[in-house]
Amino acid sequence: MQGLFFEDLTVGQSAETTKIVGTADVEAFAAVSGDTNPVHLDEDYALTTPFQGRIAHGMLSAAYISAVLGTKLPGPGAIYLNQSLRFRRPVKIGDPVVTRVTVQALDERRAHATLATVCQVDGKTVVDGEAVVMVPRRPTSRV
Ligand SMILES: C/C=C/C(=O)SCCNC(=O)CCNC(=O)[C@H](O)C(C)(C)COP(=O)(O)OP(=O)(O)OC[C@H]1O[C@@H](n2cnc3c(N)ncnc32)[C@H](O)[C@@H]1OP(=O)(O)O
Repeated sequence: MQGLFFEDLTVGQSAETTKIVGTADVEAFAAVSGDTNPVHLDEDYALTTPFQGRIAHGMLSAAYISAVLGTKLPGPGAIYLNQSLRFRRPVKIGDPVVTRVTVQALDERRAHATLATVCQVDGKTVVDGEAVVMVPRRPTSRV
């Protein structure tokens, strides 16, 4: 269960996932986070907002970014250090969210990687930002 080592990373490498946001996902996220904002949970309330219906928690999309970093690129063993986020468009229940991370810079001294992080629905950016993660170095073999 080991992801890529720092030495395996190159600028431009990318990975992505697609997740369809279901009602149960939003309700589960509200339960585990404690964020019961009615704009996410109460359709009658949400209809009165500019979004005209329930929208997903912004941090649920952010969790999809974390999932790509932690399972694909760099993968298991990666440690979050920083994440910026801009919530550009709402994510509605039923939207297929494509989350892509792309290596932008590598700090050899610290074994840190900076990745562009983008979530899109139907080709339109809903969330963008940048992540910095600490990546395990490949163990050196001793003779
Ligand atoms: C407590 C937690 C709650 C939640 O989790 S809620 C769920 C997460 N949030 C969302 O889903 C919101 C998603 N974002 C949007 O839907 C839209 O975004 C807005 C409706 C809020 C605004 O859209 P529009 O009125 O069309 O604004 P514009 O014309 O695209 O931009 C106007 C100026 O505002 C800047 N801007 C817009 N969104 C962001 C952002 N998310 N972060 C930083 N800047 C933003 C632009 O660049 C631009 O600026 P310039 O006039 O200088 O060009």
